[in-house]
Amino acid sequence: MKKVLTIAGSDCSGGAGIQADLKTFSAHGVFGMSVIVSVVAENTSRVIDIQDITPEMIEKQIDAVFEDIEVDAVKVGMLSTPECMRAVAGKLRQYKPEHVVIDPVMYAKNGCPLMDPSAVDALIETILPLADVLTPNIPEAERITGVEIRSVTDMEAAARKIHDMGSKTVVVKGGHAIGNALDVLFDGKQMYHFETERIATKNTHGTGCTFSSAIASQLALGMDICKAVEKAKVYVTTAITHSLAIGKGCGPTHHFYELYRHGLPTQESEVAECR
Ligand SMILES: Nc1ncnc2c1ncn2[C@@H]1O[C@H](COP(=O)(O)OP(=O)(O)OP(=O)(O)O)[C@@H](O)[C@H]1O
Ligand SMILES: Cc1ncc(COP(=O)(O)O)c(N)n1
Repeated sequence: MKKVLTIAGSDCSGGAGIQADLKTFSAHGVFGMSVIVSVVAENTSRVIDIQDITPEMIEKQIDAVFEDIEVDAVKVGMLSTPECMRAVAGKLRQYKPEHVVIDPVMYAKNGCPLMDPSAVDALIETILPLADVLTPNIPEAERITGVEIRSVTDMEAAARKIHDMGSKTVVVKGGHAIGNALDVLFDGKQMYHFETERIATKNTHGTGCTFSSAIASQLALGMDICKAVEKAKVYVTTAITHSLAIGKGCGPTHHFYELYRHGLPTQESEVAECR
């Protein structure tokens, strides 16, 4: 069985973070493991408080996994401070996992910050160059590049710029745009578009976590990056189509194993053909 590790924050309400990652791993039939970087007291409406785990404890968790188990892919999510980033980066450089997918989480869907704004420089210096796939949403891509994104051409320019900053492949996600849900992938050579109709729902808590974990799962299962992103896009679209009206705010995506297994996206995905 393929084994996939998430290094991220815990969302006690179950929709995002470690919890969404582990549900996504299970739906893909891979064995999920988790290193908790921050404990977040949050729900579908708000973030109440964040308690970071110490860098030493983050490192010990990563050691505990890697000294014992062969890891096929790693997904990195919320890293709230430069200290957390340096701890995770050091261990990724030490263990050199084959596939590293990084979701540079900065804010929750409800706008609450999950990363210290002063940590952007550390993110760029220590974390970005470790990504085989970096998956910023539009506001995150703007913060990383310092360039405003108003069009698909701007998304492509941001993807190129982030690639130049050291991430091997970049997917700028269009969940925050208007119109179709269009994601742009740049692998240093070619630009790909992955597009579906926008699903009219407010229940999109955890979409970014779901998407990046699905990419990591597909890489562990042997897909190349373009195919992994194509399949992850179908998975997240399905998970949003069947999202749940749980809680008072933005409800979570749904990870129903049978939906994935039998490939029942009710939305036809218009995903670009990969090589
Ligand atoms: N309403 C929607 N309909 C269809 N696809 C969507 C919708 N919202 C987001 N997506 C897709 O979900 C994936 C995640 O994108 P999004 O931009 O929402 O990530 P994110 O903002 O990082 O998520 P999170 O809020 O969990 O951090 C992308 O593939 C995006 O196109
Ligand atoms: C621990 C944690 N990690 C990531 C997110 C982002 O997901 P979303 O923006 O959908 O709330 C989150 N809310 N909580």
